[in-house]
Amino acid sequence: MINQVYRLVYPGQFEVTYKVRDLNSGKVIVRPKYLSVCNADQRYYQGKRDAAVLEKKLPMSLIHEGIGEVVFDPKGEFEVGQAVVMIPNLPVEEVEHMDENYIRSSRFRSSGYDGFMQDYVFMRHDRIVPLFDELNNPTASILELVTVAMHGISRFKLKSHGRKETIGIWGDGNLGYITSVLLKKLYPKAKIVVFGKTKQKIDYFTFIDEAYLIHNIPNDFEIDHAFECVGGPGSEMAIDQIIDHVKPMGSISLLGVSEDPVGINTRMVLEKGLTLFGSSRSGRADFVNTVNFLEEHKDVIHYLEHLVTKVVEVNKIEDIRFAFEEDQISPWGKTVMKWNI
Ligand SMILES: NC(=O)C1=CN([C@@H]2O[C@H](COP(=O)(O)OP(=O)(O)OC[C@H]3O[C@@H](n4cnc5c(N)ncnc54)[C@H](OP(=O)(O)O)[C@@H]3O)[C@@H](O)[C@H]2O)C=CC1
Ligand SMILES: O=C(CO)[C@H](O)[C@H](O)COP(=O)(O)O
Ligand SMILES: [Zn+2]
Repeated sequence: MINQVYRLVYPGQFEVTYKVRDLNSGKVIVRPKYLSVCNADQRYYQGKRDAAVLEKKLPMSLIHEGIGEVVFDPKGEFEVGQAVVMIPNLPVEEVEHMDENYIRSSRFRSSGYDGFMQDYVFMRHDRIVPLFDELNNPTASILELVTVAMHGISRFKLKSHGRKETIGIWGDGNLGYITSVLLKKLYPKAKIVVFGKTKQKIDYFTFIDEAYLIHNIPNDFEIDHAFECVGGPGSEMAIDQIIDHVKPMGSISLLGVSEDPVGINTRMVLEKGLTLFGSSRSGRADFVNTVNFLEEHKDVIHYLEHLVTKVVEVNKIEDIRFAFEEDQISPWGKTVMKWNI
């Protein structure tokens, strides 16, 4: 069959390309239904990556957050019409003591390997996870970002000490919101405190215990552990503040992506005996955990719904561009494409 793949050829410009695919490839064929725009996709679309990176990775189909419907499974493991979430990480080997998303040989869709903006996506059987009814909707398309937060929290469990009375989250955007929702549910006794730049954004965090604007944090305010969900140029200031406010022996979970190296006050990291660790992307185990977790805690889905602020119908290639532009001017939340093309 001929599959249409919608690729970013250079910043701001999408084009359709035609790829011959073998129906007998052994892969499950998934028709994308709802696709959500990530900051990483915006960095390619806006040309915010280094010229050398753009030259190496483009043309490439964007989007690594999405759900779809099974249209063909050569093994018959999935029913036709089954709603699934697609896993963008694609490991090609197993390495002891390494999660699949940290293996250097793993591929990642929409980062050097075609993403989900295609008529049909050919997926390995272990790269899709079935969804339950309540999750078969636009909100489900942001699941990948939820799995990133879940993955970060599972590493936090392993790397942080046992006193978890106060947990601080820096970043009043999507990832900060999701991380705070999950932490509140997983650590109901902990005080969840959000640190952000904009009061109107923090107001969406209705479930947290406390919040501060970053220019207004009391000097003596202390937290046991922190999550950095800022990224970009703001992450340096955020990490600096975290180091100031975290108690000795605390942990700092770094999740924000920055294009440029970030200066860190290592003297205070040493003096306080802090544990800094990074988390990136997620793997199959995180997707399975997250779907199970949401099935068990359906009220969390309701909080995630508040994050989907724009759903753009995509019927033609120009609509993709429209969705990316709309996403940029959106003051809050995620932009989802209803994939009709
Ligand atoms: N580790 C991983 O695998 C993943 C990482 N990410 C990365 O996480 C980061 C956040 O993503 P996302 O939440 O979608 O982005 P958002 O832009 O929605 O959120 C970032 C928020 O942080 C705010 N901010 C800026 N500076 C500070 C500061 N010093 N202290 C506190 N808050 C601050 C921003 O405000 P304002 O906009 O006003 O500047 C914004 O509201 C990005 O770098 C993204 O690429 C995303 C997905 C996966
Ligand atoms: O969004 C992400 C995962 O959900 C990561 O930020 C993304 O994988 C980083 O990729 P790139 O190196 O292409 O910016
Ligand atoms: Zn992403």
